[in-house]
Amino acid sequence: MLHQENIPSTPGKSKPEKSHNYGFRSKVLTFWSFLFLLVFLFFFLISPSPYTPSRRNLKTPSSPSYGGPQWEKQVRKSARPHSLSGLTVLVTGAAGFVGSHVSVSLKKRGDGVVGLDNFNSYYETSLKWARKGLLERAGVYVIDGDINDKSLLDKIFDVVVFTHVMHLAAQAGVRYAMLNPNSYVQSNIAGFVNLLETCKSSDPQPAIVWASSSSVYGINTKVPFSEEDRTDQPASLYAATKKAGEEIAHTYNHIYGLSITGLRFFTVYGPWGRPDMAYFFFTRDILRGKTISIYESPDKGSVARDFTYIDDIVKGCLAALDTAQKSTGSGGKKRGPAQFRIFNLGNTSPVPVSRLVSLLEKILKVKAKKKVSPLPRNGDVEFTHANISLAQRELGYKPNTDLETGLKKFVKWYLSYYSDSRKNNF
Ligand SMILES: O=C(O)[C@H]1O[C@H](OP(=O)(O)OP(=O)(O)OC[C@H]2O[C@@H](n3ccc(=O)[nH]c3=O)[C@H](O)[C@@H]2O)[C@H](O)[C@@H](O)[C@@H]1O
Repeated sequence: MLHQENIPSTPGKSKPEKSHNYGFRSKVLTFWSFLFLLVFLFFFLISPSPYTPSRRNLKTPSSPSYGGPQWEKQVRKSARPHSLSGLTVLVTGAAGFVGSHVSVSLKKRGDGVVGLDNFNSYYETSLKWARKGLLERAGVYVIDGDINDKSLLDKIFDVVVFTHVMHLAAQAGVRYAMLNPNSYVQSNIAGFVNLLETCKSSDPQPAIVWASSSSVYGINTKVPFSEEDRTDQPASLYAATKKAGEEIAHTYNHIYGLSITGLRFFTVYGPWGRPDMAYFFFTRDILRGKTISIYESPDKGSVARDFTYIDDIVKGCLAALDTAQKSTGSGGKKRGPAQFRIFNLGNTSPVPVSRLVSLLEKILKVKAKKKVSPLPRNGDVEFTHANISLAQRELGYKPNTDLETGLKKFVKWYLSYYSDSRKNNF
């Protein structure tokens, strides 16, 4: 029946009805298309441009957010040292914890500094942008870009002749490696190789100082850890990528004559620190009345770290830059053997995590809600302890901040930063 009703009995009869239906339908269609277009235009107009902060993390390494005479002028100005003997340093990871401190210290003593950072969202990006603000006030321009972006690196090296590269950009954190293993490979291996490729091809080649990690000692039990100890038993993918970085660095030193110094940092802490680290989120959780987990080793012993204060680390980084010899190659060719060094930068006095917590309770004047839990199998090692005699001898490195003094400075910064952040709506 239905079928029959839809078939016109005679062409003449059905024609006007059909044309009426089509006319009505096409009006409806035009109306909805117009409405759709309006809605589309509205969202297009109100959506932020690719370079506004809310889209920062969607940026791909190839986004051309750099270049142009104004950009080059800013980069050159930032790179200019204030004395004849001043260094010209590219600091990667400049908006990071160690990177921001090192950049400001270099600039303060008259070196030229250009920062590079991809502002990724591994932890709160507002903290990275706040550090960038700090750097800008100190006269350091930070380029928003990725070490995996080869054309960006080439461009930066075209604009500035760097005497040194302080490579601190990395995917940090031991435990996160189980959640996002690829980010470690991407930053700590692929990104590092990309940077070394640019450095080796440049003429003159810069000397490179970069951040390795105490985690390369892995499940080593011989204490204190010294640079000659074995580092072939990493306990986490993070450690494995840092160890790979050390081997890769050796290759570039060997083949291309790049002067390379690796620094094994031991649990660096302090103001402007990283919110993913235990001392930082313990402080936050204690203040919020949240329970914190204190890990213990399988034999019920306390897990311990050779916590090292940021100012001591910065002195070690600057000393490494100052004592770095020139690379011997140029334009991708080795002209002679070049310096290759690895140093521990620790504090030489391991502190159990339980002691870290009691110090925080004392400084914050708040009792922590705590539970003791077994060290999870997530890459954490039971303890770290640096032998720093090599760094002492070669770099004049001498840490002089004990954990209590350093934590007081951290807590002072933390309270002021987060009360200001709330005011400024961070
Ligand atoms: O020294 C290093 O090379 C490394 O130092 C830190 O790694 P880690 O020493 O594990 O620092 P935290 O994550 O802050 O942990 C400190 C201690 O607190 C313990 N912890 C952590 C988290 C937690 O909930 N409870 C707890 O007891 C850990 O097992 C560890 O013993 C950094 O996160 C790494 O990026 C760096 O390379």
